[in-house]
Amino acid sequence: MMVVTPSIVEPCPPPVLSNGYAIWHGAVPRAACNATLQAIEGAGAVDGRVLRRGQEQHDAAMRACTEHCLSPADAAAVTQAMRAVGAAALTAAGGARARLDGPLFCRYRQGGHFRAHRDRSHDPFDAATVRARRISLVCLLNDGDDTHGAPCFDGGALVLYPEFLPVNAPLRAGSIIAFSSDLLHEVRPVRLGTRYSAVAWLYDVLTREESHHAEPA
Ligand SMILES: O=C(O)CCC(=O)C(=O)O
Ligand SMILES: [Fe+2]
Repeated sequence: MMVVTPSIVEPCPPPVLSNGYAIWHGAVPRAACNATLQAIEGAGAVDGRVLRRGQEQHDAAMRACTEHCLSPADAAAVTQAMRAVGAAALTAAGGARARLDGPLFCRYRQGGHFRAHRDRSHDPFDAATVRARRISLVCLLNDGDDTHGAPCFDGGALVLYPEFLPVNAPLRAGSIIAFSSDLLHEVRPVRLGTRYSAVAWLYDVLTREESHHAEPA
């Protein structure tokens, strides 16, 4: 079995998720990004969905992209990098026990977007894992630069909305951003080309005692 060791170019994470987010550049090498987006192209696609009252729905006005299921081998490079970054982000955020949900691989073609939303749900109808999301992780797999042989795109910025000023996340191919799952964010429409990304979420795992106390009386 192929073992992929993620190279984290900035191994020392910021001590806190400043402004609610932190970015690790070069978390996935460009060659691995290219191989992953080729695997996305070769994998089956379903229209991106949004969760409403426990139901997954297709709503192209809200989210226009496709989701792709990769084999564990094809997903390995991104999965391992997300685990490593997720562990560092969790420590920085002061979290203790969490599990990783994902990654989910997404393709945004021209016009593709995901309107402003929060990844964590507070709706009791939604799955417990979505209500317990603590940290969102996004790995960008390509960018505006085609000199490395990858397809490039224009537009498609990931914009975060912390309390005051919106932030245009300065991501490059292979960057992983970690941010609070309660933070409002959006993917702006792709103007040209195709944007590839992977998303995953760290969700809180309650201890036996905590889940006992969380049970309704
Ligand atoms: O691809 C991205 O930059 C983020 C996508 C996103 O916000 C999501 O899938 O929840
Ligand atoms: Fe999101």
